[in-house]
Amino acid sequence: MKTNISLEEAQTLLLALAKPVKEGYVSLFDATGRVLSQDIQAGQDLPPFAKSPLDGYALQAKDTEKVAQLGSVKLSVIEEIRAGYLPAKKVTSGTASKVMTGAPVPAGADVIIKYEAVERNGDYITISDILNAGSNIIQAGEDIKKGETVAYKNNLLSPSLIGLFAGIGLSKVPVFNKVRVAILSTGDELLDPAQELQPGKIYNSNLHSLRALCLKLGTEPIAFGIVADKQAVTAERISQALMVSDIVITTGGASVGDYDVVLDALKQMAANIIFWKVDMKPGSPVIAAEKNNKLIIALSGNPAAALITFNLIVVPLLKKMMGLACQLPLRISAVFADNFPKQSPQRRFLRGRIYRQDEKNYIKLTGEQSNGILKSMITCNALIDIPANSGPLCVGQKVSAVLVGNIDERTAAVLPGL
Ligand SMILES: Nc1nc2c(c(=O)[nH]1)N[C@H]1C(S)=C(S)[C@@H](COP(=O)(O)OP(=O)(O)OC[C@H]3O[C@@H](n4cnc5c(N)ncnc54)[C@H](O)[C@@H]3O)O[C@H]1N2
Ligand code: MOO
Repeated sequence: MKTNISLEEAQTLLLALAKPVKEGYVSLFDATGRVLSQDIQAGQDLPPFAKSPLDGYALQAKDTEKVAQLGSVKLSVIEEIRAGYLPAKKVTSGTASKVMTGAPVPAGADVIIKYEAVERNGDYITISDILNAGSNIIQAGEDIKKGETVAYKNNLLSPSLIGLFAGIGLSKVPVFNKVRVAILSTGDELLDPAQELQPGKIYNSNLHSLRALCLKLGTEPIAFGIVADKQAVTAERISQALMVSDIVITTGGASVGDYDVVLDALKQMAANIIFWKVDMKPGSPVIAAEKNNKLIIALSGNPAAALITFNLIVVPLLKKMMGLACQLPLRISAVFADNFPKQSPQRRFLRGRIYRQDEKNYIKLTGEQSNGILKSMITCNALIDIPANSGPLCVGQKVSAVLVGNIDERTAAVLPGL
């Protein structure tokens, strides 16, 4: 078992072990946020036929050449074509068909002129412009050609991609299954928020914050309840969780205390312990283990430490299991717009908020930084990575941060205390 390894080594070790989950098909209605498990080729052109981009008249461009000598030409209107209906007649020299936006271009016509550019009198139109063949026609396959690869395995299904699939008539999409994440909270002190608070007890916040993160990521969290600080019971619950999930996450009991039983419970289960403790603060007591080709990650019970290590260690793993190609969080450099007076003998992640001002990235601390403080996670969108053996940080210093949320130009102005 490795111990006190760097965050990067922990990420690399686990990403090498994590495998994408099995594949299936979902309807477009359920595809948002899922990940493609195969490349997709278009089975048809988009649009499937040449169509009009305008409400106007379809005609032959060569008929308008006479405008040069005559000043205008007169054409007879032979039919009206609406979107969704086929033309009945062929456009020949001297004729035009009225077309609505989205209507198929009738055979024989090679140009469309908009209503506003013609004069209509009874069954005739008068045109005073010389038109070029091919203009104002949306050709079949202009957007997508039949056989073209429109999306690739490991692509996240975005709203626009889902719309495009609908456009080419794809109603079922090959995707990786949802990753089932069992979340187990260890600790004799824990109660569910629906229970009445008892002396010496606290509410289980980790289950709810981690479950919410799993949902946001597009995985399927399974709330596996609270387990007492007893080795045998913990081992049994983890084993049960493994049977119904793809990965098990526990919080609490991962450190060196007399009732921190998770490491021993994993040993009792004969799980292969990959590492214990990552060289960072907060969240150092992380245990990673493997059993039956499934990973078990035990995080610190401290609410902020659990969230930070979940973001830095578990989220990349889940992304790999979901089938996503990019797993590690984005790093960004910013100007520190705050003061942090403490020394950092150990590598430290500070909760901050990156914001944009005058086309530069700035970052401020989001509040109190101790490992149990959850409040400063609420507005945190980036974790400032302070190397080991750093001194105090002051305003204007350049820092590197790991993005865990979105950057907003207006954040500094709208968040109280920032
Ligand atoms: N002698 C030492 N003691 C501790 C060390 C150390 O190195 N030597 N490390 C400290 C650090 S750092 C951390 S972090 C904690 C981590 O301990 P555990 O992972 O065993 O977590 P617990 O002790 O079970 O819980 C820590 C803290 O968080 C509360 N908690 C636990 N679960 C939840 C939950 N689901 N929801 C809300 N809050 C929870 C728990 O009551 C404790 O207050 O160890 C230090 N000790
Ligand atoms: O691992 Mo603890 O949360 O570092 O402080």
